[in-house]
This record gives sequence, C-alpha cells and structure tokens, in this order.
Amino acid sequence: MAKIVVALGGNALGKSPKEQMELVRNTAKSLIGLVKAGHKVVISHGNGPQVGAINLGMNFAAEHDKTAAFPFPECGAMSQGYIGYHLQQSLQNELARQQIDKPVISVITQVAVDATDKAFDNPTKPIGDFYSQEDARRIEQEKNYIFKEDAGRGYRQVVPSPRPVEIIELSSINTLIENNNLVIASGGGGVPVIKTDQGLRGVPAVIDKDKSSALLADNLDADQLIILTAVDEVYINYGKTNQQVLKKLNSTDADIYIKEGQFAPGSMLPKIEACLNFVKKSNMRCALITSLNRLDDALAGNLGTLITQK
Ligand SMILES: Nc1ncnc2c1ncn2[C@@H]1O[C@H](COP(=O)(O)OP(=O)(O)O)[C@@H](O)[C@H]1O
Ligand SMILES: NC(=O)OP(=O)(O)O
Repeated sequence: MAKIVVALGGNALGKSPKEQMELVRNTAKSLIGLVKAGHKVVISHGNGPQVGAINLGMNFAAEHDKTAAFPFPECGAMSQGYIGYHLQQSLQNELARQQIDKPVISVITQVAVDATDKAFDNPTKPIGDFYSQEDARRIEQEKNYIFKEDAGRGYRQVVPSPRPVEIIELSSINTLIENNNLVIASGGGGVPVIKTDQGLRGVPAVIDKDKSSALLADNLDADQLIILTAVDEVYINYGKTNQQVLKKLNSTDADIYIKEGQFAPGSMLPKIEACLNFVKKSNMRCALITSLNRLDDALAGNLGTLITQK
C-alpha cells in the first residue's frame, strides 16, 4: 500500500463548469481505482484558468453593478471551493456506485509564503484565458494587468507566484487521511498567506500547484507524486518534428534537459522541478507525469513519464 498525492492541472480541467465536471467525473473512476487497490490517495489541483475567470467576473460585477470588490485571495479561496465541489461530488458518486464506504472532504488550505519573496516583484504565473497579443496589449493599457506569452499558446494575465513555505492546515489534513478520509487539499497551490504580527493575511498571488503538491507530498511522507495534465508524456524537443518522448527520467538527465531549456517555464518546467524536489529526498520515491484522461493506462505502465532519483 502506498501513499500517493495526485495533482490535477488547472488547464487540464477544461474551460467551463460543464467541461470540468465531465473531466473530473472521468478522473474520479481512476482515482477510486487507486483507493480500491488499497492506496492512501490525497488529491490536489491547480486553479490558473478558474481563479482568472472568477477574478474577471468579480471585477466586472464591481465595475458594472457596483457590488463589493472581491480581493484576489478571496477569489483563490472561491476557486478551491468550486473545484473542490466538483471533485468531492464526483468522488462521492463513484464511491457510492462501487458501494465503497469512504468519506470525501475538501480542506480549504492556506499556504504560507515569504512576504519578501522576490516573486512579488516579477509576476510569472499565468491565470485566466488565452488572448491574442493585440488584445493582451489593449487590456494591459485599460486595466493595468500584466500579460505574458504562455508556452506558445497565447497571451495570459500573469500574477506573482511565491514559493510555498508552509501548509497551514497540514495537521488537519494528516488527521483526516489517517482517519480514512479521501482528502482534497492545497487546491490552486493553496491560498497564499503571509504571517504578520496580527496573524495570517492573504496576499494577491497564485502559488504553483506543482510546487505546493510536492511540498504536501513531502510533508505527508508520500511514496508517489502523480501530476495529471493535458499531455500523456513529457518530451524533449516538444512540439518540433524531432520531439522524443521521455518514458523514464532520472534526476541527472533531468538537470541536463533543464539547462537545455527543454521544459517550458510556467508549464512543464515547474512540474519537472516539483517532481525532482520530491524524488531527490529519497530513492524510494517516484513521480509520474501523465494526462488527466489516461491515468489508468499510465498506472498500467503503458504511458506517462516516470521520474526517479537514479
Ligand atoms: N517538454 C514538454 N513536454 C510536454 N509538454 C510540454 C513540454 N513543454 C511544455 N509543455 C506544455 O505544458 C503543458 C502542461 O502545462 P500546463 O498547461 O501549465 O499544466 P496544467 O495542466 O498544470 O495547468 C502541456 O499541455 C504542454 O502544452
Ligand atoms: N495554481 C496553479 O498552479 O494552477 P495551474 O495548475 O492551473 O497552473
């Protein structure tokens, strides 16, 4: 029996509640397969597109209908609730269908970051939808947002992405897991908070969920980290005619490929770095990157990129 943290990518969760629900329902079947096999499963997820959409909607309502403005950390917390709700319901329905008695719970998770993290001065985390360069430049002028090109897929708004330092609700998460709960935690990388003399305070940023998931997996002393995204496998020369799939990747080769710039910053690079951070601490650990809808095939060893220390 292994303890496995499974992280679902925000971009891989589709563009609408309908799409997300369908994708999550499908993934729930594989996740319950892991539970049935006797593994302790903990689920985390991204929120880039979702927190961007929520923030856009809230800003629009405040501008046009004069509703109260919703600060960015509150939007992050809403994205945890929205995605957690879909995951929770899909997992509960699948457990009921298979007549398995197991409680499912989403934990609103805050993750402490360093208030002096240099990431606050250099926004890098893409959120929301993709825009053309022309539209991105126009919105930048109108709204004072910052847009950057996202891994060849178009322009997206970017916000600061500080490094996760401490999972505030870790002890509750651990207790819930040890008491047979199927736990969803650290959604969207966690709501970023800083520690002040007055206590915890939310900050406008999005923590990379791959980094937070690796921290969660490490803190829980998990055996495996699985990152589910939109591609079946990791490649070198990705998107070029000579692209080559990486079935297995050890930390030595990964460091070389990182130096060569094989993994796009803001998309595949944080996943590889998170997996390396996790596996480098123990040669008993492994990490797997594969697609959200092919998890069963990946678990059967037919696809996916397996990352190990040696
Ligand atoms: N070397 C690579 N191999 C595979 N995919 C890559 C690579 N470099 C960049 N990518 C891109 O990274 C994307 C996954 O990152 P992203 O969309 O940010 O993930 P998430 O599902 O966590 O939101 C893939 O869909 C793919 O387009
Ligand atoms: N928070 C976060 O990393 O989200 P994505 O997986 O959507 O990038």
